[in-house]
Amino acid sequence: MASPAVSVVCVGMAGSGKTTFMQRINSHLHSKKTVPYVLNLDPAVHSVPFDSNIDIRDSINYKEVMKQYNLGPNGGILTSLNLFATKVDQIIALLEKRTAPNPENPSAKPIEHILVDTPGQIEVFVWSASGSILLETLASSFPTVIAYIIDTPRASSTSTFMSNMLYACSILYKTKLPMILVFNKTDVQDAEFVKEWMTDFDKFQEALRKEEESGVFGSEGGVGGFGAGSGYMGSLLNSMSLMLEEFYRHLSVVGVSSMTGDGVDEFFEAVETKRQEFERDYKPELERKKKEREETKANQRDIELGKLMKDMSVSSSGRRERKGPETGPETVSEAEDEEEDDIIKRGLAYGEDNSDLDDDYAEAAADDDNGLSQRYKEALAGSQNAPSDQDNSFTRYLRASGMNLNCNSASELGEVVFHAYTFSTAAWLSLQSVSLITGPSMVVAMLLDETRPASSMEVYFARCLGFNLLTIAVLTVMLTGSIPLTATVAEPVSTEDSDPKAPYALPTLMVTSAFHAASAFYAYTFYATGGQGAFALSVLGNSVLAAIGLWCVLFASSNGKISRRTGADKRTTGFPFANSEAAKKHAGKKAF
Ligand SMILES: Nc1nc2c(ncn2[C@@H]2O[C@H](COP(=O)(O)OP(=O)(O)OP(=O)(O)O)[C@@H](O)[C@H]2O)c(=O)[nH]1
Repeated sequence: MASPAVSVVCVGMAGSGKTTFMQRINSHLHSKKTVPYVLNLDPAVHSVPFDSNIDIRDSINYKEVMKQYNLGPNGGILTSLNLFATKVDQIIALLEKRTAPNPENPSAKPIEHILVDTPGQIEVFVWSASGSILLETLASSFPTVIAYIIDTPRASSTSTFMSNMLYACSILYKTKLPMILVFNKTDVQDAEFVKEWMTDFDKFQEALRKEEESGVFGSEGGVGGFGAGSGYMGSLLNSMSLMLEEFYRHLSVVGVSSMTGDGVDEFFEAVETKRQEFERDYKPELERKKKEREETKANQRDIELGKLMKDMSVSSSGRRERKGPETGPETVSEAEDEEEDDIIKRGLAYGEDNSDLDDDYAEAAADDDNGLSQRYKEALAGSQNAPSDQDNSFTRYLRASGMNLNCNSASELGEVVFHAYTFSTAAWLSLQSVSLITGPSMVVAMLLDETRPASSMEVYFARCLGFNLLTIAVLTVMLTGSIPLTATVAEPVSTEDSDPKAPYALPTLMVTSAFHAASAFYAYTFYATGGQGAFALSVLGNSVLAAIGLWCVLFASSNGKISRRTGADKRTTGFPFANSEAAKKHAGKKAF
């Protein structure tokens, strides 16, 4: 069987040359006809000089993340990585598919290398939860090697070299993955000196001494910074180099020039060595840890299940003693206990396999009293009749229970008022329209200040208005579904937005209510100035209808203010004066 692809994760400080190095090894592999699979995990990079198969930028817009979450550059990268980490399973599945031999084309060379470029902000990747998730998941599927890229010219002094080594050390212990130190930019400065420093302590001592003598660490009170010239820096570097000797032994060191391609072959040799090391040392350790985690999880599950079963048997036997089978719950807590039992039983019936229960608990489950199962069955039967979440609107609930002839009187009232309102609106408008259509001259004469016959234009407009009002009356009953539009609709409609039978019921209700309110106000202004009785009649009719309409919008629609689930009065959190504290509480409960 072909060995699985090795993934090479490039990390390094900003500007160390990760991207250029990625480009170099990518083109090197292409030239060897072993095409790699490339992942770019740097959401902030403007453009990458290589084609990546998976690019974080394809799914996450870093700038948008910064804007939406009000974050700075590092927070933006971190959040983008977090968002990307939620897709890790899909990414691994894709990688596994791509790196597996193609059964349709067995001669095709499977992918041998997965190259991963990471954000320049090294700590954001290495020390973040999402970075760990990505690395751990990758390592659980593929041999994974960390390539730590170091800018060689910038590591040429003993202090910057040591800083880099300490950073590499922290990454090694954080990721617990095999690591290759890639000393990049060897075209500018050869990396032989670092190899010497890492293998020969005396050479490092010598370099340190030279730097001290040449005043690199500054003179006392001079520019060298804290501890400069006091010998503190020298002795610190000295002891650290001694301490890190053990750490150096775990590393492969290569000098590379991403510009010229020098040392790339050596790098891939190191990758192969580290791959073998991963298989030999890291994989068994990873698997041991995985097994340990699974065992802990299984134990924890058994303990929790045990507790659950114990609670169940205790509570059911306790209740048997407390009350007879016929008696219902007497207190709220008793009712809650009963409900809990139902839930537990339901969970066992549908979700849990009893095979791995402790003997005691399995016995308890088998011995479970008939009363409980009876209640469970009853609860189930009840729940089948009860309206589902989807049907949980005021009017639907009303209808559902109405069909069982157990109509809730308050709900019934809502529906009755709703239909009464729509028909009254239609009747009120029709009444006005009939007088306008049949006796336009009379209506016009009634409204004129002077005594003269109505002009033909006035008659025409009065009749038109009559026809318009008649049209609105017909539309009102049709759009609210008070008269079914097709013979196939057997069920009455509700005022619910989602009710497909009358999607315009609620808007119609609102528009006509507003119309009545406006008409009432307008008629009132005329009545107040002219004192004509016809306007008083209009004020009365329109106000009554507007009030009923508003009542229907508030209490008889799916947006009704009485919570159907909790029975709580939502008027305290809604129209007209929102109670923000109650709303917050409500939202908080939802979040949990
Ligand atoms: N002379 C020389 N310059 C290099 C080499 N590798 C990279 N550079 C230069 O170093 C600079 C930074 O290189 P990048 O590849 O962008 O570095 P990076 O680590 O990806 O940078 P960030 O993504 O910002 O973290 C660029 O100007 C490169 O041209 C090299 O081997 N030799």
